[in-house]
Amino acid sequence: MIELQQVTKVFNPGTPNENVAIRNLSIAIQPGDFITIIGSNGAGKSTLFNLVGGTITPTMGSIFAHGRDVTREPEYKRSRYIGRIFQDPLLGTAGNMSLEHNMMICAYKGMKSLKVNLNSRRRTQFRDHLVELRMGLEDRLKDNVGLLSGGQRQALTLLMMVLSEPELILLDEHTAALDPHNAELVMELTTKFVEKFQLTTMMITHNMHQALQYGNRLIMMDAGEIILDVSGEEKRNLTVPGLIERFRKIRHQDIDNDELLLS
Ligand SMILES: Nc1ncnc2c1ncn2[C@@H]1O[C@H](COP(=O)(O)OP(=O)(O)OP(=O)(O)O)[C@@H](O)[C@H]1O
Repeated sequence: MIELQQVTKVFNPGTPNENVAIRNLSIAIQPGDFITIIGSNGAGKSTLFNLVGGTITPTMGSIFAHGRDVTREPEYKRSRYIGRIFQDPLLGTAGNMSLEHNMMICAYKGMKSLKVNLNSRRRTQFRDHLVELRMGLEDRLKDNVGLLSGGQRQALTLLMMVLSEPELILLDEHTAALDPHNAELVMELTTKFVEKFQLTTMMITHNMHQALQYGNRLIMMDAGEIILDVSGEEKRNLTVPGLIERFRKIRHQDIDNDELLLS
């Protein structure tokens, strides 16, 4: 379980550009949770991921992983148990390396050992895994990843992350840069892997329908705070107009974000 206790993040403290991006935020992420996260531009969603993933450290407050204080643990150590996918499909894989060499890197990570050889048994394993993507990539092991489409590349990133057996995956609008068809394919794969491997997941989206459709828990952020945290039955019964109304009641104002409202 990952837990944030009263975490605050202030950028440029003590300067005219001081910005409280996360404000006294507490959350316990339970094993098996699939949390969708929505909120207007600048609400603090990516900053929350940066704190959980160890990219930045809190100004105040603490972060725990299974009761261990990891507040100051650097990103490279946290990446052993936390996976992250970004909006940009180019970020998760090395474009100038072949599919099989990209997959070797994640094999090292998952096996936590340096004794991994690229032999025919391993190639067969890679092919078997790639078949699950249903994109024909199992026949392209020697192709450079830079030749793949954005959707294929994001699907490969997802597969590689899953194979490295993370305890928590952070999906930072990972379908937003794809065309609708590929976005749907990658979302299908995401839910398939989340269910198959019982992955604890946090997913940022600007699409309210997506936030309601997926996961067992929904968080709405605003001005660095979690203003709504619903799960189970309560989440299942929520609708987009219901979400907008909940925001209005909590903040006494309308949502001021076209992307959220039009999605
Ligand atoms: N490295 C940084 N230095 C200074 N300010 C930052 C930094 N990172 C984020 N911020 C500020 O923190 C606030 C929260 O930003 P964040 O990127 O977390 O929002 P977000 O909810 O992910 O927004 P979006 O939906 O637009 O991506 C914003 O005001 C942003 O300008």
